[in-house]
Amino acid sequence: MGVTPKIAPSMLSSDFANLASEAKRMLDFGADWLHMDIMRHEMIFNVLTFSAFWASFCRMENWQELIQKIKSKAMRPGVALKPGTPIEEVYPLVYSENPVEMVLVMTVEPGFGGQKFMPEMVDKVRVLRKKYPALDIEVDGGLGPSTIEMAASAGANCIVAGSSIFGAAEPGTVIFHMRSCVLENQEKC
Ligand SMILES: O=C(CO)[C@H](O)[C@H](O)COP(=O)(O)O
Repeated sequence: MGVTPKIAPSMLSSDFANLASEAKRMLDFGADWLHMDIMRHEMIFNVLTFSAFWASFCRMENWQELIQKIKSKAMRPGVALKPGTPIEEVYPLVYSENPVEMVLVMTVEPGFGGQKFMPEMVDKVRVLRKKYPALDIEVDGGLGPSTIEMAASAGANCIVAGSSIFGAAEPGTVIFHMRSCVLENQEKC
């Protein structure tokens, strides 16, 4: 039994003028979370509405204090790794007195949707899953029917996808396929 699959459509690919109805549409299609990026300079906040999950990455010395603050608001802290950031940098945040509860491995450079999935990033996912079997591990960028297998077989359980879901004729089918792929790969382990 693995960690629960969470499929999170990235609202970056939605119609911003109709955000509320787009969000409802995705939940009706079976989305577990809604993924929203707020990117600003050195700070990235991923706000996953309806799951009370707030993942944040912040280059600051007092990250333990930040984690504590997020938890005190009944939210779950996570950390996002840009492609150039070595995986080792996240260990102190996962293995600490006050750990983050999710690691997001960016599989594209943060910035915009529709980029090509970086297959070399799955090594980070594989290493993390081996080290932390119960950790929520998320991937974001270029995920769709042709790349989900690579991420899921490496151990990702939380999947952010924008263009492949919002651009699909049947978004519900894409969401269902992604969840099934995560579950099937967990059963193989
Ligand atoms: O974080 C992001 C960009 O910074 C997006 O969430 C991500 O790229 C998803 O879009 P797509 O599935 O189209 O690649």
